[in-house]
Amino acid sequence: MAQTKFDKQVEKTAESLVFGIGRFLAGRPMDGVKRTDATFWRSGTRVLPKVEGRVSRSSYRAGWKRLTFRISALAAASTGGYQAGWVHQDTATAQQIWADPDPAIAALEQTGVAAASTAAVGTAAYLALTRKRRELMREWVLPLHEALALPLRLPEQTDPRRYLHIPRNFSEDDAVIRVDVPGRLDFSKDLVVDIITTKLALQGVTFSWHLAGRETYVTVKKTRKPPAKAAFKDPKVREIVAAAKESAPVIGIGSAGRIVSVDLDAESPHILVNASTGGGKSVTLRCIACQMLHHGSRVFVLDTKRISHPWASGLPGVTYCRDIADIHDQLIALGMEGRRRTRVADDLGIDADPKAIGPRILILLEEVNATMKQLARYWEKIRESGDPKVSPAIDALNEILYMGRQLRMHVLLVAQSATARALGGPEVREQFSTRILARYSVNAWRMLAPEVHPAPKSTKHHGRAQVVSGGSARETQVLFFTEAEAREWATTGTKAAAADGTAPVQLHKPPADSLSDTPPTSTGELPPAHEPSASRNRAADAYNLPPASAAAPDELAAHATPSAAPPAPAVVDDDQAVGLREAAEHHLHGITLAALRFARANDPAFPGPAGKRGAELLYRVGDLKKWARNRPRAATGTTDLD
Ligand SMILES: Nc1ncnc2c1ncn2[C@@H]1O[C@H](COP(=O)(O)OP(=O)(O)OP(=O)(O)O)[C@@H](O)[C@H]1O
Repeated sequence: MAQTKFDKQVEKTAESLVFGIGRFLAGRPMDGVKRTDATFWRSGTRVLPKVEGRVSRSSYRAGWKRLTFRISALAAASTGGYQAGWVHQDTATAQQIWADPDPAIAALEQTGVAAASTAAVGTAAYLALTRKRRELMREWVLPLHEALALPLRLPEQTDPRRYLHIPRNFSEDDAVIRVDVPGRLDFSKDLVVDIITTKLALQGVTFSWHLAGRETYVTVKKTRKPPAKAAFKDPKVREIVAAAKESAPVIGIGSAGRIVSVDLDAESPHILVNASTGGGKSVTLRCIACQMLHHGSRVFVLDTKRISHPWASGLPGVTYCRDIADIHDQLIALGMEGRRRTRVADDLGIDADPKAIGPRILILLEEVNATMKQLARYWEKIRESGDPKVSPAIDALNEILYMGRQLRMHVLLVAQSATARALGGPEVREQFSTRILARYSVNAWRMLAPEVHPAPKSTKHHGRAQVVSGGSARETQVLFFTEAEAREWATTGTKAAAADGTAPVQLHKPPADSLSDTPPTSTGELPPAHEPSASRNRAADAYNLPPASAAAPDELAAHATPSAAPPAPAVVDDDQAVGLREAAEHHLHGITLAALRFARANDPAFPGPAGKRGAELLYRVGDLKKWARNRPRAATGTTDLD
């Protein structure tokens, strides 16, 4: 008997239903079109030939994964339905719902709100958890795919994740990258190597090709990597440091054991260190500063964080300023020293011995973003009408940055994020031809080393940094000095021992015209010390006398020129010499006599005595106040900006 049209329709529907259930349970695409080589147990790796249009990610999924997803979705939908209908079944016959829909609507609302909240929380968690992976896709995987698709002749719809197996930490030393390549092998291996190295900004890697059999791929591993650690206590590292040129402190060890250093005379007078917290900024600074001290440099640590470099506190040749007023004064004094050196260099002429200009000076400026803000606020607070708007300390710093390398003044600047604004403009950033970057973001790299593109991926390896100079980046394991080793190295250099005695160097801040009249010293010594805060008592300070303890006699002689200044108006309070008891009772509120005695015995930065009254040692009030302001811990007399 012939089938009616209706029978045919029923048969067709039943057939579709059976196929649909079959595909559902087999985890196959519901439209029945196979687009990738995925099977029930194995995920797909490539698009099948002649497939057109977009291939969704689910097409690559193994059948069992698809089945699991479908069953979970079905279960979730049933739970909602159960909540809405079954729980309220006592009132939920169709007739009753029609007559009184409110309970059902309320149930649906509850379920809907719960589902929406779950979805929102789930989405937020998903976005947070996958942020790094999405960044990896956007910054690395997709650009590499775009470059490789043509040379490998991949179908347009290929999903990059299926053949580019790039771990999130692919820049770490032990990471392995794997790229599946078509088995036809009709591509140039050299070109593929080039593209992978360039697009992933890899250094020191080796490629291993696996082209036999069904699975064809290439693996990439780092083989020429810097050492995992470069500790100063290692005799080989110590030897390298000992052999380094005075003008070129060693920063670390690069790939294949290459020494990475920066020549302050030939390459880059100033260095910028940029790293997020815990990225090794203090260790890097310690490494450079202690080597320079070893060779007799003077180091000025300007540290608003107060406790960044305890190892340097009280060392000969180190001036440690923690208080913003002292940092302000110190920068101004250094600016003047720069100008003095310029004059000396002019007078000495082109063939002069650079050492005649004076000892090398290293200015170590901690946390530039915070320090610049504090300097600006401090100037805002003390500025008088007629004074320039911009902080003279910031001006002085900029001036030093623009001075030539022959003046032997170097700035080592530290930032968590060295934005152009923090430094006072993009052109200031340009003065740092050597930049050390560690634990950086893609944005930080683009800002600080745009000439090296693409940015090598940052690593979390302790002490691993990129040293950028001369248009290229060198991956480097920064030398690690413990605090004790840094102190030991800083104080055992022959020149450091020969350099001026025990007291930290302090700069004198004479008025600009007297400064310009100061003749160059034959020894190249720095001008002698200043004491009270210039900005708070500028008229007095401009001519003040050096404290007896702080300057070597030859320095004083060299600078006590008759033309230097009119007679100094006495700064009575700060220049008087007092015993510790009197200081505690009348001048240093909040510091007990016992604390002062303890500091005198234990703190190398405690000022030297200015005289004696009987058996009692006397100290300049100004020296004691300055010491108190710059103590590592909460300091009495700290310049309060609020
Ligand atoms: N070159 C290195 N070799 C070995 N370990 C290092 C190195 N540099 C840093 N580290 C490790 O990383 C830790 C953090 O380093 P460091 O204190 O220098 O970071 P930081 O950037 O100054 O941190 P913060 O911003 O919090 O002051 C150190 O205690 C040390 O254990």
